[in-house]
Amino acid sequence: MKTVMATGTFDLLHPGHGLYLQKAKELGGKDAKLVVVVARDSTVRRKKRIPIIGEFQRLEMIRMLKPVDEAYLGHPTDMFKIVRDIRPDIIAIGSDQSYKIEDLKKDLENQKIDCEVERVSNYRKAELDSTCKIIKKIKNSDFTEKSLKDC
Ligand SMILES: Cc1cc2nc3c(=O)[nH]c(=O)nc-3n(C[C@H](O)[C@H](O)[C@H](O)COP(=O)(O)O)c2cc1C
Ligand SMILES: Nc1ncnc2c1ncn2[C@@H]1O[C@H](COP(=O)(O)OP(=O)(O)OP(=O)(O)O)[C@@H](O)[C@H]1O
Repeated sequence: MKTVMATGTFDLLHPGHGLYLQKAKELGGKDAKLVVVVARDSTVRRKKRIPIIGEFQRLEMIRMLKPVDEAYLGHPTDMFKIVRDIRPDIIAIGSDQSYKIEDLKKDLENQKIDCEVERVSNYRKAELDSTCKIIKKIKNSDFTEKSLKDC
């Protein structure tokens, strides 16, 4: 049984996240185990923006998704600590994640971690296919008093 590790922020979940997790698990073949590493708030602040949903609620949601067998918060500073703990056979990089596969392989080699790195090629295109687009839509929406009444 192969263990596949998937990573990401997963702030404001959308079906693209589900597709990535589904396809990541498929990389491990039949009976694969999918372990997801959810980025820490501190990492997201450093790399992207202030997350809307905090790390514990993002983790809670990921644990509820069908393809996910296990999920953990990452380390605040050492991204290889969790890789050593999980000992995956494959790390699945999403189609729009900026990591360069060859660089990551070299880093893992330097850390003496024996593991494959593969990119998931599937991307779900839609009006709201990223967290960023959801945030922009809310920001630019002309909400009437009526639509906000119960919020
Ligand atoms: C192999 C690997 C290990 C990672 N480990 C951690 C970690 O321990 N802690 C963390 O906060 N982020 C970790 N990350 C980074 C985040 O999961 C995420 O990639 C980063 O915040 C950028 O967000 P995005 O990939 O969703 O665009 C890791 C990423 C990779 C590829
Ligand atoms: N539409 C999509 N189709 C397939 N995979 C996706 C899609 N959106 C995100 N992913 C993958 O899901 C994982 C987590 O992504 P992340 O949480 O950064 O989502 P995002 O919606 O792209 O966020 P942002 O808009 O802030 O970049 C990454 O591996 C990413 O490649």
